[in-house]
Amino acid sequence: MTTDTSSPRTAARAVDLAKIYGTGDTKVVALGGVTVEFTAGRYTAIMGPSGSGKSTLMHCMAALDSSTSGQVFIGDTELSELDDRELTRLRRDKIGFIFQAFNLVPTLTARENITLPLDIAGRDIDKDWFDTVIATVGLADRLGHKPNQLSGGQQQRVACARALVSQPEIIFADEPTGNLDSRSGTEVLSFLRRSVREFGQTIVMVTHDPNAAAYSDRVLFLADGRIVDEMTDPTAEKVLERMKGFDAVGQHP
Ligand SMILES: Nc1ncnc2c1ncn2[C@@H]1O[C@H](COP(=O)(O)OP(=O)(O)OP(=O)(O)O)[C@@H](O)[C@H]1O
Repeated sequence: MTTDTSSPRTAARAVDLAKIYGTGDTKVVALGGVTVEFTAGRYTAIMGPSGSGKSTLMHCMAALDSSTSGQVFIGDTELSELDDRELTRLRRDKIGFIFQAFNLVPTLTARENITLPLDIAGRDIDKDWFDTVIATVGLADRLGHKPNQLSGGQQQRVACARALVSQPEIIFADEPTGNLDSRSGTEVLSFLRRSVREFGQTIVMVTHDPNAAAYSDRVLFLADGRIVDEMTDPTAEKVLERMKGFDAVGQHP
């Protein structure tokens, strides 16, 4: 392995990002000025109590929702400088998504689901890379199956392969193991970890599960729309301890 002495690249970042819903009495500050960087080739987990702003942060970063103020950069591109057509292209070309509910197209086979983003973009499929991704997720003998012929874990592995096959700048995963049993969840998390380690993929994952967060390189803790803490090289035990702190605050304000 060669040693890269240059400073690590930033795959995505937010500067003083705010998102406010409603006005007056119904005003909710979902994000209260978040500044954060996601280093390329690293796996970041976002945790925090329900309502702390995790999904809002991810949706604003992934260009699925607009912010009230502040800036989001994917690579060197600032999202607010793009029009709708450019935003669609950025989401398609630079960002991979993995959702809790898999979000596969039911009428398409696993193979067709995986190549769909590339087909829509009119991009060629790199066959070696496709085969590598399929071998990594262990789907070689399931490529002709439709989603309803696959288990939940297999469907989520199809979604992972779909996110990875276009080699996006960054993958955003929103509770990717939330609908899976623990064995399937472990498979998916191991695969995401491998894609960071072996392929240098950048991943940002929202999760409630300390065991899932332990697969990441860094955990960001959100509370009340702000980043209040972070932890590198997390273990499930350390994350659980930190989360208990939030519960205690919630119970004894
Ligand atoms: N469309 C909306 N309109 C009004 N308020 C909203 C909307 N979406 C989110 N919120 C509020 O913004 C805050 C942050 O919500 P968000 O979904 O980002 O939290 P979360 O940490 O992802 O929660 P959970 O863990 O329960 O999914 C919450 O107070 C929520 O009620």
